[in-house]
Amino acid sequence: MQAAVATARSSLTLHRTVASIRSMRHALDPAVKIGFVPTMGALHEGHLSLVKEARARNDIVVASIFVNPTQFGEGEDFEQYPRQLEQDQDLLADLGVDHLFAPDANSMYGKNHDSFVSVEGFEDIAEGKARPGHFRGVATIVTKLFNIVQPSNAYFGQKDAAQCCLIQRIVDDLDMPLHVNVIPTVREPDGLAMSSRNAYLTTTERQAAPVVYRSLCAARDLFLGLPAESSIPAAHIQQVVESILASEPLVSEVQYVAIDNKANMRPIDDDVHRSEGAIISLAVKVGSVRLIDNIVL
Ligand SMILES: Nc1ncnc2c1ncn2[C@@H]1O[C@H](COP(=O)(O)OP(=O)(O)OP(=O)(O)O)[C@@H](O)[C@H]1O
Ligand SMILES: CC(C)(CO)[C@@H](O)C(=O)[O-]
Ligand code: BAL
Repeated sequence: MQAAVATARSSLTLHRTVASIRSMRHALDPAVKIGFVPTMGALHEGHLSLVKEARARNDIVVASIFVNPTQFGEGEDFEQYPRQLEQDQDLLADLGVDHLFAPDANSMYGKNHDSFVSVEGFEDIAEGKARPGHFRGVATIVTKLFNIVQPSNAYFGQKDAAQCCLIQRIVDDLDMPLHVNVIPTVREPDGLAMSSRNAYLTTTERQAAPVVYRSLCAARDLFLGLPAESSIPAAHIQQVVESILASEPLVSEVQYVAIDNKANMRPIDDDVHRSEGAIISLAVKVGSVRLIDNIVL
């Protein structure tokens, strides 16, 4: 058992510095297709579904693990965020990942780091307002990672819907030569979206947490039951979600329930047309744990 783990891990090369991953990258033939999966580690089946997709469609797979300080706000969980590099390395090696880039904060943000990437409008959408500065941090680190790894394909989870939209904008606006692939959200059997932060939930909070997805499914079912040419006020959809969340006493805060345009995550203020659809996204606290999720209508 031990030997098998060691053998599997030995096929994965760990890079701790930008120089190291760069020299690997530069030694490759330009025709080699590189699939890249950026993460913050504490890997679960959600992350692994991105890795499997990357493995199936590319010659070389690179994953990164970096808990990026610039995307965490004051009072958020940067210090607490789970870190388990050895265990993550084994999981990635078992799936045939070739290279893991796991730099420390110093390698990514030296003393004189003054350049940041900011995408207009993203501070005004629901997740941007709830986490001021978050998308600037994500845009900056993802741009840096793309510049370092220079992938052909990058893989992100639909669970972070606004993040996917942000990254597609950067790639389009800044003419980056890569394809962004969005992979469906992987859920626990009771519907809870997998997240590294689920580990913070107590047993009773974990039992209550599926209410998040249940509330989204109820709104989706209502929407799908409408006649084909009809529409429904966005506020009505919002109320359905909020009333189900309110029925669970362990939901301590609803930060937002947003009904947005699927293509650009801008709010739909009036009616949602059955033929056009929308995306419902939310952020709630179950106890003190912040969870996000979304569903596409
Ligand atoms: N349940 C999931 N299904 C599919 N992809 C996921 C899932 N959870 C996370 N991802 C994707 O994995 C990548 C890395 O995410 P990240 O490391 O932030 O994990 P996480 O579990 O979402 O953590 P957290 O929600 O606590 O920030 C992102 O592209 C994210 O969208
Ligand atoms: C894309 C990402 C790895 C950037 O730090 C992070 O936001 C995440 O894990 O979703
Ligand atoms: N998956 C988004 C990373 C974060 O919560 O900061």
